[in-house]
Amino acid sequence: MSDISETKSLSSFPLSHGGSIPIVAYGLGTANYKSGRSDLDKAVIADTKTAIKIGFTHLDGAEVYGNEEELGISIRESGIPRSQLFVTTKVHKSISSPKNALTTSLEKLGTEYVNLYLIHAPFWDEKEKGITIEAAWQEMEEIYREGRAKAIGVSNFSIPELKRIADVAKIQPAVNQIEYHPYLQSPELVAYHRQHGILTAAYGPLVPITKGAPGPLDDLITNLSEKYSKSPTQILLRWAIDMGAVAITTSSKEWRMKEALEVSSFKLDSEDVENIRKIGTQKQRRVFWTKNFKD
Ligand SMILES: NC(=O)c1ccc[n+]([C@@H]2O[C@H](COP(=O)([O-])OP(=O)(O)OC[C@H]3O[C@@H](n4cnc5c(N)ncnc54)[C@H](O)[C@@H]3O)[C@@H](O)[C@H]2O)c1
Ligand SMILES: OCCc1c[nH]c2ccccc12
Repeated sequence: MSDISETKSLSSFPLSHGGSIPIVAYGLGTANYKSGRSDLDKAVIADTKTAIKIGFTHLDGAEVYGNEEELGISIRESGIPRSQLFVTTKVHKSISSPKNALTTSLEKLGTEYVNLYLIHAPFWDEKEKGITIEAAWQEMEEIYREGRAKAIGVSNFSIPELKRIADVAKIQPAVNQIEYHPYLQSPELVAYHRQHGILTAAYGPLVPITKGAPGPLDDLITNLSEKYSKSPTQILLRWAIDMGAVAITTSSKEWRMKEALEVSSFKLDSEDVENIRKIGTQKQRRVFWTKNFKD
């Protein structure tokens, strides 16, 4: 993770594969995903265009969210040059061939490259899909060499799975996107990231005030909200960033999108970051992929 003292007023973190990644992302995966429909989802396009219009430059998509076409349309109709946006997508269903999967994703997105391509999760049957984690990573490296992804990484990987990649990799993952918030701090995994130059990207950063509420942090978050004149949402997004992680959030409401973007303009004092960390350890809550993780 990046040095906590360096995050003040930074709007992006450096990536080990070059370039940088904006510290707040708009996600197309929880509120926005499209299931079993072939027509375009106009609401997703409208929301994503709003997100880009008000200032989100980092867009977090995935093959399985079913809305890469909508994301592509939103980008083109936003009028913001592609070069000013940071677009992520992920492979999961089509893990048998990440290279073919990316070809399809790029067609849907209507773009020649993604800024970040991720293996969405390590949870697949290697016999059934005909590919191991090691072989999938070697294809990801080819994608990086081709320039079709400016950076490559993983999501939902634990240390043993990261080690399987490290054992064969010529290019180490730039990012591991994980559920990360005060009630799921995974300290050993995050320390491994730091040691190996892997940036943590945090999804579910608001769990302590959404599915994880009520909890031991409730009073502290209220107090800090008063101290900084910032909303509980902003305190939690900023905590993830001040711990050195990219915060991935979402909403269809414009005022919530603005609230999220405003976190670039303040920073928590280090003792408040530490207090949230310490009190957060009193509760453990995983919201996503609960059937797959063994903990
Ligand atoms: N890689 C993965 O496996 C994976 C898994 C989950 C999510 N993601 C990505 O992360 C993105 C964001 O995920 P998330 O939905 O968990 O993010 P999040 O934790 O930021 O939660 C967002 C939700 O919280 C609501 N919210 C905001 N402030 C609130 C408040 N004060 N009280 C109550 N509700 C409030 C928002 O309206 C929105 O519905 C997804 O869209 C997706 O792109 C990735
Ligand atoms: O990445 C968010 C979690 C997730 C995994 N697979 C999905 C399919 C649709 C919507 C969300 C998800």
